[in-house]
Amino acid sequence: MANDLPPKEEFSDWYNELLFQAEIMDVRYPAKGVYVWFPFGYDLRNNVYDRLKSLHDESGHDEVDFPVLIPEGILAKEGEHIAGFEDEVFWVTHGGRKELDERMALRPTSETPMYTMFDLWIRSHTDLPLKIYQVANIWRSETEHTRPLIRLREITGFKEAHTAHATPEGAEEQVETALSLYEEFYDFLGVPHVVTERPEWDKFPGAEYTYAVDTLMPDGKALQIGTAHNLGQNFAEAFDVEFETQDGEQDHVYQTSYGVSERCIAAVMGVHGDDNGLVLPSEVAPTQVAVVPIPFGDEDENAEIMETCEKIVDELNDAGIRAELDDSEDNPGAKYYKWELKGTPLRAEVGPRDLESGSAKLVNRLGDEAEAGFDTVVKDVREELDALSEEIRETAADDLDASVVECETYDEARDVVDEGFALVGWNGDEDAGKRIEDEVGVDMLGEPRGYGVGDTAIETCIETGDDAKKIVLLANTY
Ligand SMILES: Nc1ncnc2c1ncn2[C@@H]1O[C@H](COS(=O)(=O)NC(=O)[C@@H](N)CS)[C@@H](O)[C@H]1O
Ligand SMILES: [Mg+2]
Repeated sequence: MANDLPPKEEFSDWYNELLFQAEIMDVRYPAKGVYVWFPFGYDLRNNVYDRLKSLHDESGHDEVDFPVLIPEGILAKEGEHIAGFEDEVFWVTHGGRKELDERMALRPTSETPMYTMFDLWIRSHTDLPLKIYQVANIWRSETEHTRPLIRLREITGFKEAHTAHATPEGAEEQVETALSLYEEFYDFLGVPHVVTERPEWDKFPGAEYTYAVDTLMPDGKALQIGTAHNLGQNFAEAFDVEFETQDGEQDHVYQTSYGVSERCIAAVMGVHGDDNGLVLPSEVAPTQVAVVPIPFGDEDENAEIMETCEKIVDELNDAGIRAELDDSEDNPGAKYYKWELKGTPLRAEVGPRDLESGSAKLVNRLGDEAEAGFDTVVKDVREELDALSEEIRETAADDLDASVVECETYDEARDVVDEGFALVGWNGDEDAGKRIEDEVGVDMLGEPRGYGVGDTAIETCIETGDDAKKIVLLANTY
């Protein structure tokens, strides 16, 4: 049964069709940029977010839940912040028929409600460092083209972490911790990524500096899948968040915030998916093993086949592996298509020949075959599940590495950014930087962490011909 998904290279159609056919999100909700999770999609989302949350729990963050409604006076307290969000905020103006005397924003992010309370919570250096996070809905009336999971007006899985420290070094270290946490999270998802320092003109409103995590989607566009901001004392001064230092002085706290949204799910879909549908890292697949009986024997054999399949499912589930018996009436081919569409990492088939050989045939989502002895099925299946995750992680990493190309001329850069990331020299001057973006018609992601001028053959600024002070990545972006 040929699947009726468009080929992946028609990425936009493939992505939209897959969201619906694999039952990830239902885009038929009658509001722009607001979508509904299907149960399967929500199961996948929860497996992914369980990991994101446990990484925060394991690194000393406390989980909280702050109010959605932000009185206008609170939202407007930090100048750059309100300037950056005033075009994006949804307002609540009435309670019933009665107009509110102060309108309230639906939170676009939670710096302002949180730091209102930090002022009451933090008195002394002994209250620091304070590290909290929440996974909540936020709202941004994005004017650009909305896309499910990618550019939403209601973001349903906004993981935002906020920290306060007694010293600037504390905040700097926390940004590094945030980036390591994102590194670990995206390695877990097998999603390769680059980390860059966003240029001055593209920082988070109110931040001293912003680091971003970007991955490359199959249409050659970069998707920003996480950000970490050093907020310095900007918000602490606006919200009067002071503390008594060890030597009895008063000082304002040094803060960070860092966020991930359900774009992480879009990244897993886009990076790993193929023409047959989702390809999921085993660790997050809602069903990890589909056990499929092949009843091509006689009455007794078929009964034994079904019994064997049920036993395998029970053993796998008892071992914590999410296995499902597919005893539907569909023919095997239709079953395979359905499980492939949903990215199920492994299929275990049991037919008459397998009864004789005492082992089930394993076929992973990429089509590679293996055997699982009936009495070693848990071990064999676990090995195959891990092998699949490793294989898709490596394939994706190789693809991303190959997509970063050093460019000396604008023409080269224009070609490269159709598929990937152009690396160019820049003299660090803001006007020249903006001309580079205009000349290539893309965004400057910023300086990649881990390598700079001297690590590449690039010596001059692509715009001015001066010596390059920085090398920066350029890309088309969502
Ligand atoms: N409209 C949107 N739809 C989906 N994801 C989004 C949207 N806007 C931002 N994001 C994601 O949310 C992440 C964090 O958003 S942010 O604006 O960069 N940073 C903050 O809001 C800070 N308060 C840190 S939580 C971004 O890196 C991006 O991956
Ligand atoms: Mg105070």
